[in-house]
Amino acid sequence: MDKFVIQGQCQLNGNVTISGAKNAALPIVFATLLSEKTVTITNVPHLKDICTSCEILKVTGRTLHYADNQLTVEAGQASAFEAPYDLVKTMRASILALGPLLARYSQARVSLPGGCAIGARPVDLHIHGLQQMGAEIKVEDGYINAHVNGRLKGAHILMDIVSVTGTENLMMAAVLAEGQTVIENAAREPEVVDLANFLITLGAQIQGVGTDTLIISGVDELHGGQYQVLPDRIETGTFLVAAAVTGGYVRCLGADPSCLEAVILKLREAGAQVTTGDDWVELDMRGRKLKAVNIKTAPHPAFPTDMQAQFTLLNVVGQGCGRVTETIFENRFMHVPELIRMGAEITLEGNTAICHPCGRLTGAAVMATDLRASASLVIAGLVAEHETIVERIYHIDRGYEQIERKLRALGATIERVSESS
Ligand SMILES: CC(=O)N[C@H]1[C@@H](OP(=O)(O)OP(=O)(O)OC[C@H]2O[C@@H](n3ccc(=O)[nH]c3=O)[C@H](O)[C@@H]2O)O[C@H](CO)[C@@H](O)[C@@H]1O
Ligand SMILES: C=C(OP(=O)(O)O)C(=O)O
Repeated sequence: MDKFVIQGQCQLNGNVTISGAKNAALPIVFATLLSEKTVTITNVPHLKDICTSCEILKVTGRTLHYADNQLTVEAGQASAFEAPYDLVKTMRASILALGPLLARYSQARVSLPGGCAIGARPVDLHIHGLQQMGAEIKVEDGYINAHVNGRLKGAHILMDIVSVTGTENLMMAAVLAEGQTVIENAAREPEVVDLANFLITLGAQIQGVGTDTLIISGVDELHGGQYQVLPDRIETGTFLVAAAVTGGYVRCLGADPSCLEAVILKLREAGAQVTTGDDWVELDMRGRKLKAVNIKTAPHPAFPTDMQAQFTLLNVVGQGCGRVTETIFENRFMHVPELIRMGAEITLEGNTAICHPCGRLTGAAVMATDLRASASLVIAGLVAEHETIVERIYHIDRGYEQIERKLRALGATIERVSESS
């Protein structure tokens, strides 16, 4: 298992190029199953989760070429309709194989994703929506076994909770269903919009993109095409926070600031100078005082839960007291005890972390527990006095492309150490 060794008290300065969004690329990769023609996707980040998705596509019989952030899925039929446990257990998003396989091949066998560090994360809304579209689904032996006679049928689906991958799964299924599907209370995250735009590029008929009501008219088949994945807003936000807490400056190139409104608003409230262009965003903290802010996570366009851990750290470093309320996942404060080990003063009250000013952080050996928690610990290591060792960084490799190379280019001293070395 690899770990990061980080020397603290650095100030980040410079430019960083933002990668394609993991959470957009994942559903898009699975959506290629809906087409039998060749599909090329560009700006695909080279991440563990993307490689796992490619493995799942290969299990179904597809041929893939993946190099230089470009993925080509060759024209052809799938020959197996399964996402096996060995692959699914490493990545919850493999549930996204369910909708496309069922819609295109009338059958699917997808291992149930397990719970994870941030919460139970059930998939009942995915299953219920597909049942409404005529699928027969049995959950047995840890697998979701689904089939439908002929095609799925359009349905009126009201989602109880706003679910990102739930909306994506049902939208993908509806694209090839017979008739019209309406998804109400749909997620409006930019990654859902990107998936919809990808499907439209291949000939899908989707109205209401970017709103909470999606109207999808099923088509007989999708054609091939080429599509570029949108920039990763969470990676962008993570680098902006890193510059803010180290009192530095960063310009994120190839970014999309229009997806980051809630985050940029909070960074400005925290005292940062943030400037944006069409495809870049920069943050300058030099000579400015960082202040703690109150945040509350909620579905887009509100503050994203995937930026919560990074802002918890910002509050620890900033002046004053900041309250961080997590409303999406029931167990997303695993970074808190680790930050406390580095000297942070945080009290947990239910789903709120109250961050008190701590004066200074000191380096320690800490454990990464999930993707964004890992990011907050790495940034904490950049700020803290002395050396920080972040263990179990396989979590961070799920979501940040070449993070240590990018941080080093901004002036950080960070080494990846393999257990064997
Ligand atoms: C691959 C991907 O895109 N991951 C993102 C996606 O995860 P994911 O799509 O898994 O998260 P959801 O939006 O589905 O989860 C929102 C809430 O709904 C609950 N829920 C969800 C589905 C369901 O069937 N039943 C149910 O109760 C979840 O437990 C959670 O409390 O959105 C999350 C919320 O923005 C982000 O943190 C993740 O980074
Ligand atoms: C929670 C996340 O991802 P996933 O849904 O893939 O676990 C994330 O990207 O922060």
